[in-house]
Amino acid sequence: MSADSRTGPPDTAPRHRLEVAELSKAFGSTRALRGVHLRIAPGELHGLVGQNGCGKSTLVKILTGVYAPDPGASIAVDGQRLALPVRPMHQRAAGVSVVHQNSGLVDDLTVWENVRLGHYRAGRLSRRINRRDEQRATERVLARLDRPLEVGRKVGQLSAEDRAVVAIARAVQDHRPGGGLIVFDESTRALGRSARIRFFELVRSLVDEGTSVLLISHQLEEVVEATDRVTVLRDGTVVEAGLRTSEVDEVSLTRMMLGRHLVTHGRVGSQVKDEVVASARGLAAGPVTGLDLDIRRGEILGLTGLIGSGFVEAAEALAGARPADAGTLSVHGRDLALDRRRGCTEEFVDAGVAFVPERRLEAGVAGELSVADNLTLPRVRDRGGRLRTGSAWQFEETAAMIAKLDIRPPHPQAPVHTLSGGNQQKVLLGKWLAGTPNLLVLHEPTQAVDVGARHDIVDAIREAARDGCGIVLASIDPVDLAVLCDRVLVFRDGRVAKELSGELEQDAIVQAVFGDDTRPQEEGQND
Ligand SMILES: Nc1ncnc2c1ncn2[C@@H]1O[C@H](COP(=O)(O)OP(=O)(O)OP(=O)(O)O)[C@@H](O)[C@H]1O
Repeated sequence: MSADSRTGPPDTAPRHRLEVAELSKAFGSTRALRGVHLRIAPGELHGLVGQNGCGKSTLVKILTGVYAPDPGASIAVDGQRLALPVRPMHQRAAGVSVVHQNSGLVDDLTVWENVRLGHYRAGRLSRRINRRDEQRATERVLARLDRPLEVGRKVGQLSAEDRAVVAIARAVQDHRPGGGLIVFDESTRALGRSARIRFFELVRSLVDEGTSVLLISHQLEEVVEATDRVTVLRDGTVVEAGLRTSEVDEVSLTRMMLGRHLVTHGRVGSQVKDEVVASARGLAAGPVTGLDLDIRRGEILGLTGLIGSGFVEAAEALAGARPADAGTLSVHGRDLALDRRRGCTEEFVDAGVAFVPERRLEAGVAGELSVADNLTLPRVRDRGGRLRTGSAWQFEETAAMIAKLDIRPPHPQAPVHTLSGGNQQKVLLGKWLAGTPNLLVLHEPTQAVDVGARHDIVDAIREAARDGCGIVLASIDPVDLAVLCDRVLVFRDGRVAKELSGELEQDAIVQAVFGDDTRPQEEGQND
């Protein structure tokens, strides 16, 4: 590290890989962080948990120099203070790297291009990048991780697990073995069960060498299982610092995060009515062919399977979000074409079909618009005046949904892009729930939300079913499926391989997806 990247005298014997003190950050009247202290030892896997909007991503963005902290903060790595705001070159020199929520990879580039992006070494005379050298550098870092990959493959073709390996390779390439700190900011959320197990094996091997890891996650189970210590944030302040994880469990962590005890959800009695609200015939999309489905009013129908089995494609086609190859959908007596040539999104909206996608930022919310505009957008055409859209109904709907889903901060006029990831997810869900659609298709609705928000979302989905909505829930999360669904269809190779109904148990769902009667998982498959 260059001398100018540090200020103040170095400590004699640094005990902490990372030491953050008095870290505060305000955005206007929102105080995202208030006097935060965080200490991480060398070779420690440290968890950071807290409700949506409590300041976790803001802390990471200060570590990487995206935001300047308020005056008075200090950040030291291996006992050496970093000049603030952090400059990316100093962050890298100190061995701090971040794997973001979406892993920050470019699908159209190859493995080696993704790993080396921003690290290319140009020839001294020619100033050209030597492709072979860059590929070798990538192979070396993958070999260090003991995860050889074909470096010439496009990242968009890789499984979620292999993408995670590429993101980790990119993060650790500057670290000397055993040094540095990697921050994983909600990076495990798209990983299935076995990919997650292998991800943690890899992380543990890095930590055993001496590298430190900060794991930010809403999956309290993995935090309790994988980390050595955990720090809990609430409303921008540290409420518990560096607790030994062996001394906590999910229930106590939840209480620390929320400041209250959460009564866990059990199943509720079925609310399924006789009337079929939506029926699909001959649906073909991606690997799915010839799928027939009936969904009743009040029914919550789960679709699950390994990624690539077709359950995501089926859900997206049912919602009109993906043009199918063939098929029709009849919703509350209205016939819609699902295929590419004839389908039209407006017809789906008119028929009362709503979709909450997994990739909410790309496909779900309008970031520049306010919370109120986003929440009420689907109903503006019918309820808005000719010259004015804003009115009492918008105000009432927005206030009700902010309260129902505990959207934070509770400001109707805040642009949605200033909300934390989990709160954006709530806005997207609230936008469709407020209108009581005939058919509501949800893809991973509780992904990236905290344990309290998950509770609110489960309640809101049940309420929509009680109001007569037919719901399709596409998910790899056995907890959501077991708690919410009346029926679960398990997909394999584009077909429904199993139907589960009645008292649904998480283990039975996992077993049906991965179990003995499932063919062995193929190399590179994204589970
Ligand atoms: N650029 C910004 N402008 C205004 N407010 C912001 C901005 N970025 C974050 N905030 C606010 O700061 C607070 C902390 O947000 P942050 O994204 O750090 O939360 P988080 O703990 O990472 O949440 P999540 O778990 O949902 O990702 C929130 O109230 C958020 O609305």
